[in-house]
Amino acid sequence: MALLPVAEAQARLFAMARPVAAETVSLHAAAGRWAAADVVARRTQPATDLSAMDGYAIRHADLPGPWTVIGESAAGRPFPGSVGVGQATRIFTGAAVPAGADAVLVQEEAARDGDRLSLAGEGPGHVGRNIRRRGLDFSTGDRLVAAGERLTPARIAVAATGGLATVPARRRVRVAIAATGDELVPPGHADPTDLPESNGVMLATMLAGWPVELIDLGILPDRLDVLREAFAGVAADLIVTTGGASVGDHDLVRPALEAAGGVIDFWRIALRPGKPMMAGRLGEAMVLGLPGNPVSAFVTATLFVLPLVARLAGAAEPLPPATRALLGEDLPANGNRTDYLRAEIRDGEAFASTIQDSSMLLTLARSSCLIVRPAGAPAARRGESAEILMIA
Ligand SMILES: Nc1nc2c(c(=O)[nH]1)N[C@H]1C(S)=C(S)[C@@H](COP(=O)(O)OP(=O)(O)OC[C@H]3O[C@@H](n4cnc5c(N)ncnc54)[C@H](O)[C@@H]3O)O[C@H]1N2
Ligand code: MOO
Repeated sequence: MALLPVAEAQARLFAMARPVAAETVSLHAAAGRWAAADVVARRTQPATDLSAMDGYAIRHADLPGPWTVIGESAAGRPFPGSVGVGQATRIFTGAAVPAGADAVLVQEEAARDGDRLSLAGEGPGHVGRNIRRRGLDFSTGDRLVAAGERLTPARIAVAATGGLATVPARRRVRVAIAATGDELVPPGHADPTDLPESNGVMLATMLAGWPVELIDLGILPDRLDVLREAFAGVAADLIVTTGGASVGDHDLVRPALEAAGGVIDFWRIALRPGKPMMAGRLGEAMVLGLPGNPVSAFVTATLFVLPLVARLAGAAEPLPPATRALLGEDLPANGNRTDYLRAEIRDGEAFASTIQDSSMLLTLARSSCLIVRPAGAPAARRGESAEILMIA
């Protein structure tokens, strides 16, 4: 199989992925999920003209005053009457503008003596000044969140303001994570001969805040029968493995998936690090076999696992938006795989780490972005703009 370009591999995954079922969830439970249908306003906001400031509701034509104060309008306690010629009401931020009034005089520009109100500044410059008109934000029937958009805190808040207590969302995606390798021991071991397993916790924490139900398959040994049983026995929407993806005698993820009745869709991507990534299906589940090298696992998780989970969770646009930065140094021409360089941003410029070995977690841990060097890119000069992926 030839190396598949990154964008093609992503497109194939998205084409295979069917979003999980929709359900109705409370606003609190909607955090991090994607909308399964449009969220439509059940009310108009503001529902009536409201004051944007603390001051006095007046008729603009009465400027420069003076006025007689005839009452008060507070948020939740509107003035019941109407404001006539030469009259004003006290008014507070968020309170309904009484009938007859058409501007608000801020209290810093007013002088008050009992019922007598006079101008002590410039006053509102035009009709409607300091008033938020009915429907300024949205009206009944407006679409507040589109199907396939993420239910961010601001979108959940706008749904609440729109009169909703629940929203249509996709259920949580069941993601099974397995590390493979006879050399691995659980985190916490410091024996010189042990290699603490780190990919599992890295993947799990990359998905923190995502609408997922994690199924931790732990560390699996390099044994075909054990891997096959583990694959066959899991009820997941997505199975993610790390390690055993390459061509060595103990790289058994692909044969184990096939032995369990699964199919390989593609294997090996034109990227560095992460070339040996594998994608397939097993029954209803999609399967991503990530390379074991920790940085390769991180990069492939960034490029494929997170976007695929987003797609399964109902995202219309599962890829993170493209970001750019200026290069802080010259970079050599790139080979035939898209390169994702671990890099730091300093003073708005991106600097790649000098060593880009895919085993080096500390280098990754100190990086804040990946500089994307497309396959076949010519040498780049300091000051040129480059695509980056923020990772911290
Ligand atoms: N002859 C070839 N050898 C390799 C090729 C190749 O094309 N031909 N590709 C290389 C590339 S590129 C990568 S990436 C690695 C990926 O190999 P595997 O996915 O089979 O990974 P492993 O061999 O299982 O492990 C690689 C490395 O990472 C450590 N590891 C594995 N899992 C974990 C974990 N959960 N936590 C921490 N560290 C882990 C493992 O001990 C190895 O050191 O293959 C190259 N070889
Ligand atoms: O593609 Mo491998 O991930 O270079 O180390």
